Amino acid sequence: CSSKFVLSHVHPMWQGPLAVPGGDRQSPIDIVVRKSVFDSQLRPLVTDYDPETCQQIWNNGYSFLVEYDDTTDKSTLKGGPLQDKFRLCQFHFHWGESNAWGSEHTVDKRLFPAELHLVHWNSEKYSLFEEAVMEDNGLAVIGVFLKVGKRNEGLQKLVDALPAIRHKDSVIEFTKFDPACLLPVNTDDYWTYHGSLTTPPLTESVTWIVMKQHIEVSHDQLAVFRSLLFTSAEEEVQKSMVNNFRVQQPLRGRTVRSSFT
Ligand SMILES: NS(=O)(=O)c1ccco1
Ligand SMILES: [Zn+2]
Repeated sequence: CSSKFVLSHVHPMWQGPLAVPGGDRQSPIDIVVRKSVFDSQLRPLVTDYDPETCQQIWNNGYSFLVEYDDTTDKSTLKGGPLQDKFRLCQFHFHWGESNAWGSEHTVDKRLFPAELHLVHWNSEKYSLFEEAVMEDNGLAVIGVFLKVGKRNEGLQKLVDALPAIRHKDSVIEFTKFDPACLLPVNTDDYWTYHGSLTTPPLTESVTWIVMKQHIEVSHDQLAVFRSLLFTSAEEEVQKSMVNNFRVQQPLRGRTVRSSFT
């Protein structure tokens, strides 16, 4: 997928109150559990990912992205809060320099060491990711919290590829990876709200689906994430890729719905 254009500039200086369209549905947010509203209309998520559509993994100078061929409806997401079918474009993570923080969303202010984002776009209404990214029902992003614990066998293939993309703009072929292996056992319990991308262009086009159940990864696997660099091979000073998360944004009266009581 062409998520390249998305991260125009890398420096996290954009974290500030960048002038974004409207600016009243920005992400990430703190999910206040007791203020979320149970909605019985929310259905189970239906993911149908084809590992054959996995194409490459690259360091975009802010995170690492695993990109999928999204020219056909082969890896899709539907159900949940969604009315349409969405195509998987890429997945990536956000993490901290320590296990004490790193996630973008929080639950009752609780931080997790990292957060996985699976980025999909509405292929029923739009023909390209670039188009969908500008529309208010254009994108659906699944957020999964990571906790430090058991080694995650599904993640290891990805971890083993990271040293080859240590520097910004490095890319290698990466195939036959099924992102379903990174989803928690229970995908029926989630929170959902209308928000934005958490990196430029920060457009307010995202239906967020944040899983209640986390996945576990080992301390050593997370340490490999931190061995990546923000900087390209040419740059003199190398900066380790850590704390690549956006600060929490005002809720602005939005309601977070839950699929569970
Ligand atoms: N972090 S995220 O999933 O909101 C995203 C995807 C593309 C740009 O920002
Ligand atoms: Zn993200």
